[in-house]
Amino acid sequence: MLRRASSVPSWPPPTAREGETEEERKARTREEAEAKRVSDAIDRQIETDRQQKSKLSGAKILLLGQAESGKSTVLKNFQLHFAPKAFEVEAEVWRPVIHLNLVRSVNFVVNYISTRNQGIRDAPFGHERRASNSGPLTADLRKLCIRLAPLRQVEENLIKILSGRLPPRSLDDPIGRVNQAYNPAKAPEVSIPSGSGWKQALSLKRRSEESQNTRSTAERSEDGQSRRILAALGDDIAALWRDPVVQQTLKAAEIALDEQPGFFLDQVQRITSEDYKPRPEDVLKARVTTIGPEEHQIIAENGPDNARYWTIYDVGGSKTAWAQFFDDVNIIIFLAPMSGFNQVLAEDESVNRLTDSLRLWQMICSNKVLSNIEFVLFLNKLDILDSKLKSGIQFSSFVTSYVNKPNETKPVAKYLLDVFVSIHQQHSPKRRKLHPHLTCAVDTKATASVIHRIQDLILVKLLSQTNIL
Ligand SMILES: Nc1nc2c(ncn2[C@@H]2O[C@H](COP(=O)(O)OP(=O)(O)OP(=O)(O)O)[C@@H](O)[C@H]2O)c(=O)[nH]1
Ligand SMILES: [Mg+2]
Repeated sequence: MLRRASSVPSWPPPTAREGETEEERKARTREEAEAKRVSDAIDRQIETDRQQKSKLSGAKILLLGQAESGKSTVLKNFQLHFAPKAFEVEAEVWRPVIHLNLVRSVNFVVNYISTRNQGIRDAPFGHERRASNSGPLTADLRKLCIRLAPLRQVEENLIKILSGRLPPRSLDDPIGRVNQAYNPAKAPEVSIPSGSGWKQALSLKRRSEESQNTRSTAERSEDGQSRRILAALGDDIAALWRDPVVQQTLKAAEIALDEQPGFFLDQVQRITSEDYKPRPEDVLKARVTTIGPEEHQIIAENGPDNARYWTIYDVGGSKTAWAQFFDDVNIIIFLAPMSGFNQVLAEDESVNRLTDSLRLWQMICSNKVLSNIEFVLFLNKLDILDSKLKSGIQFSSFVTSYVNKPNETKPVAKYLLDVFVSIHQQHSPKRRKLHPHLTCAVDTKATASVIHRIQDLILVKLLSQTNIL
């Protein structure tokens, strides 16, 4: 949405000035004509935006759920489902994020194994974990770590490309979080303000650079240099990840990087190749924290006219910004990651993630303003729940009410479903339908069939709202 910038010259322009020379008058006239041209262009754009917005009054969906529950991933699924061509075009914009996710993982591992003899903080549920006593690094591993050192600079370059500036040193700044000391038991997180802001900025910049060929040599060389370094270090990164000492050290410390957001270490060769083009599944897995509410509009490339316009609000994990969207949506999709049963919140380590999800769910269900809105519940991260249970983690150790039942995915998921459904029944101000799904949001195929059902549901709602049904 375009807004008038304060730097745009005012219109109408001031009247003729006394004592003005002919030269000055001509220059002023030229400036005034330019000011009018800019002003008219802005007016036209504002009007186009307004018309576009009023056209986009189709389906409105609000995505809710705790941080890292998968809201933005579901949004990407909607974009891929309804506008696959636009999604493919935009995929390139995700490349630096995917590279940053990868590089952060590598730097995390290098840092961790280099300092692994220190005690580890951040142990969940009060158990202090210790690094393994697998002895000093082997000579090969030490050499590998030295060769991978340039990735520190690559990390900084990528952050600079994504944020348009160097990573700040302040921890209060959202970007600053990427610069914090590595937390030895936590995911290497990428945090760049405003999920759509950076994307728009980057794709607009790319488009204007393509049309005007104005990209600065410094930036081009920074981007090219990062890609070259990554391509040159692809084998070393793969070797680091394969190294038995690395695997053993992480396992002993119960750090499962492959279950954490933005994990790409299993795809190193493809992702580090110089001509790498992100696939849809890479984009789905790419992790950027959403900061603040975002409004995304999707125009379906195919399908019926009455289901062309979709507005999706992705609010980020911060609960304070949610209420402003409550009275303006057709449906709420609430996401609860089932894999959170043995995790704690990043912002408060005394709170279990599943407990937090249940609390949020109860809060949303009991909200009177939402009493006429139907909910779609995504019990998400089914795949991670499955791999955790298969690795031997006992669900009943964390959820003590789960007694005498098998430690298997199906019964555990069913148990969680029952708990969420019963909270909905007990706390809704009046009876309403709930549409629950067990989901894996990074599985585009499975999610597409869920989106189909949501589409049907919303169509019925929209038609009934316009009294056609
Ligand atoms: N394996 C797996 N990963 C998932 C699933 N859903 C989401 N993810 C990943 O989990 C991470 C977090 O997902 P996001 O969609 O960014 O979470 P969010 O709710 O938008 O988080 P905030 O923006 O911080 O509120 C991303 O790296 C996703 O790729 C899932 O079902 N399975
Ligand atoms: Mg998000």
